[in-house]
Amino acid sequence: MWLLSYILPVVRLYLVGVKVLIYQLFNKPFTLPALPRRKGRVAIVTGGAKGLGYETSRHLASLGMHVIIAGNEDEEGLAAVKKIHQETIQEKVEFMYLDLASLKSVRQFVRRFESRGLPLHVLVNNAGVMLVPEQVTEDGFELHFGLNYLGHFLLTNLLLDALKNSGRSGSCSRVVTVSSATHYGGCLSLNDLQGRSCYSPHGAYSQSKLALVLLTYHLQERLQGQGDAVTANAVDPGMVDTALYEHLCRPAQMAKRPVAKLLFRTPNEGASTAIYAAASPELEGVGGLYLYNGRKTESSAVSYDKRLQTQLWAKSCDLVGLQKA
Ligand SMILES: NC(=O)c1ccc[n+]([C@@H]2O[C@H](COP(=O)([O-])OP(=O)(O)OC[C@H]3O[C@@H](n4cnc5c(N)ncnc54)[C@H](O)[C@@H]3O)[C@@H](O)[C@H]2O)c1
Repeated sequence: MWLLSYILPVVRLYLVGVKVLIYQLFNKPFTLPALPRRKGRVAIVTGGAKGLGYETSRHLASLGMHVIIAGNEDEEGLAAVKKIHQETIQEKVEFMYLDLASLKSVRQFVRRFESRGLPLHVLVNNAGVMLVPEQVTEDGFELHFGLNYLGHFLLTNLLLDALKNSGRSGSCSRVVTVSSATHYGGCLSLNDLQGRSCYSPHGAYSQSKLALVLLTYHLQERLQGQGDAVTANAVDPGMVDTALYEHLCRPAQMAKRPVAKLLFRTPNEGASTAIYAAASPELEGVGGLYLYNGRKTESSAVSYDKRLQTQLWAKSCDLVGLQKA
């Protein structure tokens, strides 16, 4: 029984991976249309120092946005800022420390951001880890769940007022959350969000990415219900050659290298859907979508379960100590 609970998520994750690779073999990557200048707009990109986040930050900066790279590695963050400065000649790119595996750090980050008195037009929830060995966050949450999902849940909630105050009808603020095709193989058990009954890194990663889609849909419904000028969309970058795969086991690493060369997207290609969701005029006022390769796509059936969305939201509020209202 234990073996089955461990192996099933592995099989599901690899099957999803194969499906994505077949799609990528036969379909061209999404080409970003020319986007309008966005001078005066402010964006926060979590994990914006490398991989998809870096490409997203660079592109938003090239549109004239003030980009704040939020990450947990100072040196890498400052190097990314320097590189973007050189490439885009955009002065308004900066790094701010944020460790999503610490709720205290998330709260400190938001306080520091608020003390600046800046508006906030775009929040890209991009940072993430995949298939890390079993470990917990500072607050005792399973790492995939705590960092990929719960850290972003708290961050988004604490930044909502800034997003609402900066959005206008015809120029909504945007929350863009980076999920993954692995969410299709994800299961979410509200009674065992930490995977304590049987831990599987594959199951934990897929669950965290499913939780982000559930969060996006519920958030969009709440924002729409309150008439706020903020939209929320989830994006799926496809399979992209980044450091995210560093925790694959050795045989999988060896198999991945040649496959990645042939079939994976580049970080620039992979980031295009997130950039599109963050800045495209076509998506003005449009929320509640799962976007893949630049297009609206059906997410998994369970992600549309409104009861589950509401229950997860309530449970997440409890876990991070937020009021449920
Ligand atoms: N690469 C892919 O094939 C792929 C596929 C689907 C989804 N994604 C998602 O895309 C997002 C970006 O991943 P990537 O491929 O660029 O990987 P990456 O490893 O290159 O980047 C991950 C980023 O997250 C940051 N990060 C990690 N732990 C953090 C913490 N505790 N606090 C703050 N930031 C932290 C890292 O510093 C890094 O900047 C992730 O959410 C990932 O799940 C990637």
